[in-house]
Amino acid sequence: MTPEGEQLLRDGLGALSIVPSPEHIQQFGRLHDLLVQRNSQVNLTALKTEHDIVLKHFVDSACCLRGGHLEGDLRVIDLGTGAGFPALPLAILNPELWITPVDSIRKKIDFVRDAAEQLDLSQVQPLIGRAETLGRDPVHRGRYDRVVARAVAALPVLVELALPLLRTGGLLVAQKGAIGEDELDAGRRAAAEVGGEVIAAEPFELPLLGDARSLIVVAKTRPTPRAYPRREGVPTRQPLFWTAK
Ligand SMILES: C[S@@+](CC[C@H](N)C(=O)[O-])C[C@H]1O[C@@H](n2cnc3c(N)ncnc32)[C@H](O)[C@@H]1O
Repeated sequence: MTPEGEQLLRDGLGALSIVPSPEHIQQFGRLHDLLVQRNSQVNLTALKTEHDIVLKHFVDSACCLRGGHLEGDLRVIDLGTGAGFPALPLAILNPELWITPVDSIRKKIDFVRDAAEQLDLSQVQPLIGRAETLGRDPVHRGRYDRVVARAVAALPVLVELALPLLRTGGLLVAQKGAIGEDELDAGRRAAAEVGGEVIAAEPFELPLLGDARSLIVVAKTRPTPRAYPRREGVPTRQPLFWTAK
């Protein structure tokens, strides 16, 4: 990463009141270089410039820290992590988090695993799999303090995939673009169905770029009924209380 990229990262994180240490900057620089190198061999992400990677992957992922829901020694699963977002930036910025980045696409998880190894992020344990399968597996069901997800699915879909994985009292922290009232309403109804409650829906702007974002927080208030999650692909094809658009 260039000195200009490092400054952009400092400015973007600074707007979130995060002051990165020299080690943080070094780790993000390494992650940038690894991502660019692997992305030239296999298609991992559409964002290719340093500017976009810094602001739309690194700073955007750090926005999940808004509201203080990811502080402390927590067991976190990142559903649909893609090339490791938000999992890898969160692991760099908060080494206390135990993070399981999950994606169904092998080449993406291969990259996340390699990057975590090269950055010495031993608290990151990537997994190839589908959220629907993990949500029915006793090793994962009800085991996590937090689910994070960025740009993965409509809120009612995400709620069905995420809440089975949380312990009662755990939180889904979902970062999305602007969210409409109809999607939010379907998310609220889906949450009530699978054992939770939407407790926050905060619109905000991506630092330095001003793109519309929202952070949705859903609390798990009771055990998820055994019927959820439905089998692979069904939550996306037939979202609860929502007509797929
Ligand atoms: C648009 S990408 C976002 C990736 C990453 N979170 C980011 O913000 O850059 C969505 C990712 O979710 C994964 N995904 C979608 N549904 C999934 C499911 N049910 N189980 C596991 N992964 C899923 C896809 O394979 C894809 O990599």
